[in-house]
Parts: sequence; C-alpha cells; structure tokens
Amino acid sequence: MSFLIQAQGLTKIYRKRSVVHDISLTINPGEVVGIIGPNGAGKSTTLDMLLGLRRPDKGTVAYWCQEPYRHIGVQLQTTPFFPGYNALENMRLFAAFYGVRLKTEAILDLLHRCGLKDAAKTDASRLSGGQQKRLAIAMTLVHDPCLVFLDEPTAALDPRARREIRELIISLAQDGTSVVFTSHDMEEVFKLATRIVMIDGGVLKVDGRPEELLSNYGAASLEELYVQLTEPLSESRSEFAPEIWIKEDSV
Ligand SMILES: Nc1ncnc2c1ncn2[C@@H]1O[C@H](COP(=O)(O)OP(=O)(O)OP(=O)(O)O)[C@@H](O)[C@H]1O
Repeated sequence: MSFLIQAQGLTKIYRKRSVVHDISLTINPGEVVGIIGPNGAGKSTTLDMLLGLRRPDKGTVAYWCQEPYRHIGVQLQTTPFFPGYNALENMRLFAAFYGVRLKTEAILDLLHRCGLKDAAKTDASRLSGGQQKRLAIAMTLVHDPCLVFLDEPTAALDPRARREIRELIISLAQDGTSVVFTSHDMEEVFKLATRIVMIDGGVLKVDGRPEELLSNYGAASLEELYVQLTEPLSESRSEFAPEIWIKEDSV
C-alpha cells in the first residue's frame, strides 16, 4: 500500500472566502503526522475534508481502500458520549456503529490500554476532562483502525493527562497504527511527529520531517520555526484580514 490518503488541491470556500486553499497532502502508512498552525488556519476544515466529513469545493481525496471509514478512527474536538452510560457501555455502543461486537474482555483491554480500566463502570459524563479525552481516543480504536485522527487530543489537559495521551499516541504508532493529530504545543509535536505539516491562512506552508524542517529553515526549535513562518495576529488574522478572497465569478 503506497498511501493511506492522498488529497489533491483541496479548497473550501465560506462566504466567498477560501478558508482552505489548494492543499495537497498525502498520509502514508506508519506515519505520525502533526498538523500545526494558528487558530482559524484551516486545520480542522482540512481534516474534515480528508475524512469526507466536509465536501471540498475543489480538489479530490483518494483512499487506499474501498471502505476507508471501516479502518479509520476519529476523535474530533468534541466527542459526544451516550449520556447515562458508563465508559464500557459507551465503548460497546460505539463499536456497534461499526458493526463490531466486542466482548467485555476486549473492551476492558482497550480501556486499560488507554489508562481507563478503573473507570470502566463510571458514567462517561462523570469522568474527568483527561479521562473523557482518553475515552474519546479509546472509542476511536473499537474497530482496530489502521489510521486514527486526533484533533487536539491534549488540549486543556493537566500535565499528567497530557503525558498519558502522548504515551498512548506513541504506543499506537509502535503497534503500527498511523496517527494524524493537531496540536498547538510545539514541543509535543516535535517529540511525537514523524512528519510535520503547517497550515497558515488556509495554505500549506511546510510539510516535512521535524529535523529536516529545522535545518532547512535554520530554526533552533519548532516554536522558532512557527514564529518565523506565521504572521503576528494583528497583521494577518483579524476578522478583517481574510486568508484568500475568491472573485465572485469564480465561485
Ligand atoms: N461552517 C463554517 N462556516 C463559515 N466559516 C467556517 C466554517 N467552518 C470553519 N469556518 C472558518 O474557517 C476558518 C478555518 O477554521 P478551522 O476550524 O478549520 O481552523 P483551525 O485551524 O482548526 O482552528 P483551531 O486551531 O482554532 O481549531 C476559520 O476562519 C473559521 O471561522
């Protein structure tokens, strides 16, 4: 299998403004791809288009197999749990969406892998923020996917919970699962990612291996590279400084 997802020329337009513009991106087997960029840069919109959750206005997405959704796990920024059900039951219900019947032992193994074994019987809505994130990630694994998408998996978590999620991402990668994740924590991205993609103003700015990127741009750290390549908020990202405007007759 040469690629998992291959996107060509992805463009998404809202109110005549191109919030994602002509992005081409390939996700390969075995990669941990870290997607970085300022708030509102177009990362989530790009992920959604890669996943087929939003239709691109231009461009194409190709997958490595006929039914990719059966083999992709997705944790979006908000993961709705089934209210009134505990973690284990949520896992079982979620698995049913994929047509997978998981034995209790198998679910407990997954919860254990995600550091949640003791919380299996706790109502999902009563789990802590970090536990809910871990449950959201555990739920992406119920159908044994070969690719998982994690949108800001460590955002708003305390240091211990962040560390646990990072270890989980490393263990997924070690088991051969490809991972695509977004994060605003440059140190975290540098540590975890085998490839880094930066999107800014809806445009793909860089795409490469972490060490290569630093040496190509002469940056001492990913944070330095980020600052070097993105514009200050006041210059580029006010409400009145849109990314790319589309001529009326071209939409
Ligand atoms: N449904 C929509 N209608 C109109 N504009 C939208 C819609 N969805 C996203 N946008 C706009 O598209 C731009 C990109 O949003 P997106 O959520 O992809 O950014 P992001 O890089 O994921 O940001 P963050 O890091 O804050 O999550 C933003 O300006 C956002 O306001």
